[in-house]
Amino acid sequence: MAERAGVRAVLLAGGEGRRMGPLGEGRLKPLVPYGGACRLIDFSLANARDSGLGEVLLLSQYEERRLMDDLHRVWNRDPGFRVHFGPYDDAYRAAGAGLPRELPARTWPAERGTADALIRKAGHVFGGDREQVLVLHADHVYRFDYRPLIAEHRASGAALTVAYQRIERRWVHLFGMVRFDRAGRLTEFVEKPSVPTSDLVFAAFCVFDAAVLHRYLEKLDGTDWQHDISRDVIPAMLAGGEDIRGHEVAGHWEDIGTVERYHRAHLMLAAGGPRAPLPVERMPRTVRPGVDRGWVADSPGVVASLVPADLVNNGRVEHSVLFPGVTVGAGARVRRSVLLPGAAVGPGQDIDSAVVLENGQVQRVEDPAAVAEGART
Ligand SMILES: Nc1ncnc2c1ncn2[C@@H]1O[C@H](COP(=O)(O)OP(=O)(O)O[C@H]2O[C@H](CO)[C@@H](O)[C@H](O)[C@H]2O)[C@@H](O)[C@H]1O
Repeated sequence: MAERAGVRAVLLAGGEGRRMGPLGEGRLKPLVPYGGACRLIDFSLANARDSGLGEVLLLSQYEERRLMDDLHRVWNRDPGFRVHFGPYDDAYRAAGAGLPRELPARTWPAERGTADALIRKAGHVFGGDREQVLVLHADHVYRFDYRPLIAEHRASGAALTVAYQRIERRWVHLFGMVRFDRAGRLTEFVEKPSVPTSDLVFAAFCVFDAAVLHRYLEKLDGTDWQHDISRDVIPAMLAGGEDIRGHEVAGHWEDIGTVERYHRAHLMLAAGGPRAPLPVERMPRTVRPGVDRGWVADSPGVVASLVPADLVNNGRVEHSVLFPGVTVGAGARVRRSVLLPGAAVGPGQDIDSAVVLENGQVQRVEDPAAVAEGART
């Protein structure tokens, strides 16, 4: 543990979920329920906790109060791990197990991007003489032990080590594209390239040498910049000749940016087997804790689906993921769909390729690739 005392883990959780349609409306993207068990933000938090990092600094500029109250209730009970709320942390500490009645007034300008969030809260990010800053995101589904990444970063002496993944070339334009030379040094970084020339993308989590990051942020702050780690900080470091290395993410890693990707990830989860290496069963149950879940492959009325133990099923469920508290009415049929906590499907209703929200609203998902994959199982 002592050897990792110098790492400040920072979680960027400013998401509004605008690209998720009704699924994102009125809800914070980091709190979107996932896999019948947890919320999107819980993956990075569970990874940090399980990597022995005792604390994660939360950076958020959107409905912070709601997010912090929720995370405090769920995550700050564990004595070995806590989410630090930056300028609001004292208020939460003073409230103990409860929630603070009032929070201190905001005294800093609104942050405009990932890099801006780091510099506006520099006191919290760089205070305490941290050697490294580990940057994490709140909308990525993956299980990952950060310890080998941090150890590799330290051993190489690099200024920055970026996690990357190999994906199909046709999707690279949605990400930050990376290229390395034979010695493993980053040679090119292009955010959302129009014509990708590599299959490798930045998985958005990375570990910086704290002093180098601070220096570049101070240099960029006040210039005509886009306030972004990928668009400004990494290119500036590359141009400045810094040693930047990569660490390949071997297991499943997914950016849940749109409802189509959300739906698709759930169909893979329902399919099980090697195509669904998403270990949600080891995730904390932060959605309706206390309700048992279970994989049900084939049972009366359920085919190849992840369904909760409290499911009331009077119809048929196929290739779907259902959260706790779901009711499926008599003669109803649910196929290739995700049903959020408490969703009710009426008698005789036919749901196909959709996300059904808590209030029963059906959001159809037009993603032929996902439908085809779901059908193959
Ligand atoms: N001020 C702030 N405070 C707290 N949180 C904030 C914030 N500003 C932004 N964030 C959060 O940081 C994340 C960054 O999202 P962006 O939409 O800027 O990048 P995108 O996900 O497209 O690409 C990024 O992620 C993909 C991988 O998914 C990379 O390949 C790519 O290079 C990278 O830019 C979002 O979750 C957002 O909510």
